[in-house]
Amino acid sequence: MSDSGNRTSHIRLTSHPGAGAPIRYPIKWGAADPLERGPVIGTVSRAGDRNTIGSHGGSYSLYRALAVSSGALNPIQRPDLTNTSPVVGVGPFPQWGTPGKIVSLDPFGHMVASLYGDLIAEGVDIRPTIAITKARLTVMELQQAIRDQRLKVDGDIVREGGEISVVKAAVDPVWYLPGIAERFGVSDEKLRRTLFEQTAGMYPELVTRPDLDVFLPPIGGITLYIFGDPSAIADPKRRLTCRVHDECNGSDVFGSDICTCRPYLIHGIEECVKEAQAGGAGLVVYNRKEGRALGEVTKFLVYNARKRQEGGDTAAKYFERTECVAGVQDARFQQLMPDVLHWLGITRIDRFVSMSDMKYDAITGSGIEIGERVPIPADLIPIDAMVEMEAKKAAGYFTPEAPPAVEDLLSTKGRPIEEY
Ligand SMILES: Nc1nc2c(ncn2[C@@H]2O[C@H](COP(=O)(O)OP(=O)(O)OP(=O)(O)O)[C@@H](O)[C@H]2O)c(=O)[nH]1
Ligand SMILES: [Zn+2]
Repeated sequence: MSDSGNRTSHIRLTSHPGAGAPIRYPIKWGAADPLERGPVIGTVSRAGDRNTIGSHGGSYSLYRALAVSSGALNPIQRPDLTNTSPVVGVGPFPQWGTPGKIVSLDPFGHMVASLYGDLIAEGVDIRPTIAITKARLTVMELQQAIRDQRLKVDGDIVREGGEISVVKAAVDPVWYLPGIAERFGVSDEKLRRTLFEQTAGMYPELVTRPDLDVFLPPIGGITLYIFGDPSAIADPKRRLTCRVHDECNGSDVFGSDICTCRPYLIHGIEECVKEAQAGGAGLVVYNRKEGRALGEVTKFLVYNARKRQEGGDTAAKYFERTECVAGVQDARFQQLMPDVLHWLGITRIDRFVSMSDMKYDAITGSGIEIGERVPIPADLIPIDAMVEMEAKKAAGYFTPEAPPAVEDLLSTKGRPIEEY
C-alpha cells in the first residue's frame, strides 16, 4: 500500500493534506439520503480519504495511539465488520433529514457497513459510530422489587431469574460544527477557535480547514437502554417512559450516598420496565458527562469544599461550591442532549423520569412533547443527598410540592468530612 500512514518517517500535518485539494468524499450534513450525505471518514491511515477533523473512538483514540506506539496494533488495521450489524433497525426517521435537528451524532452511524459497503470493500476506512446489541441486566434493587411484588416476571421483558432483557446502543459523538455553533449561539469561527485553544492546539484543522465541518471530539459518548419493543419508541400511539441520566460513577456503580444518582437511575429503569410490560417502551439515556461534565477530580474537590466549609455542607451553598472550584456550576449544557432522542424518532415522552428543568427545557424546546414528569420517590433519597435535593428544588428543578424556603436550605445539612 502506497499510503501507509504512521509507518512513514516524515510527519504529516493533517491540516495540509493536499494543499487545497478538494475533499474526495464530501459530507452534506443533514441530507436525508445517506448516499448524498456521504460517509464520515476519520481515518488516520489514508489522509486523502479523510473528511473530518479528529479521528474515531472519541477519547479512546489516545489508547489506540498507545497500542500503536508500543507495537501492539497495526496502524493500518481495518475493522472486520462481519456479524457486527445492529440487532434491531433504527430509522430512518424524518428528523434525520431535518436541518439542525441532529448535530452531535451521525444518524447513519449504525448502518455504515451496509450503506457504504462498496467503499469499504475498496479499502476506504469507514467505521460505525453507533453499535446496537442486546443484554440481560441483573440489578440487585430490581430483584428486590420482584420479591416485593412491585415488578412482575413476564418471561419476556423480566425473565424467570429476574434478569431484564434489553436492547442497548452505544453512540460516539460526531459534531457538525456549524450546527453546534448555532445551538450555542456563537459563530462557527469563534467555536472552532475556542475548541482549538482549549485543547492546546490538538486539532489544527479546526482553524486551518474551514472546509471541514465535521469533528470527532475526544469526549465520552452515550449509552441507550431500551426496554420492551424498540419499534414502540418512535410510535406516538404507544406510550414511552424515559430517563435521561448523566454519569455519576461514585453513586451509579459504587453506591456513594452523597447524591440521588443511582436510586433515581434504578427507579427510572423500574418505571421503564413497567411501561414496557404495559405494551409501551422504556428508554434510559446514559450520558458520559461525569460530575456535570466537569470531571470526577473537580467533583471530589467540590465534595471536600462542601464538607469542610464553615457552617457545614448546606443546601444553601450547594451549587456555589461547584462554581468556586470549576468556575461554572454545570458544564453539561443540555442543548445537545435531545439529538439522540431525535435519532430514535421520538416525538413524545409520556413519562419523563427527571426533575431537571434544564433537561425538560432542552427536550421540549427541541420539539418533543413531554407528558408527566416523575420525581424521585422521597423514600429513595439517601439522607446525605438531601442537601443536593433541596438545593436543586430551590434552583428550579421540578417538584410537585412548593420549593424549599431559605431556612430549609440553611438547615438541610450533609455529613461533615470527619464522619465518613
Ligand atoms: N460538579 C459536581 N457535580 C455533581 C455534584 N453532585 C452531583 N454531580 C453530578 O451531577 C450529575 C447529576 O446528573 P443527573 O443524575 O442526570 O441529575 P440532574 O441533571 O441533576 O437531574 P435529574 O434528572 O432530576 O436527576 C452527574 O453528572 C453527577 O456526577 C457536585 O456536587 N458537583
Ligand atoms: Zn451522583
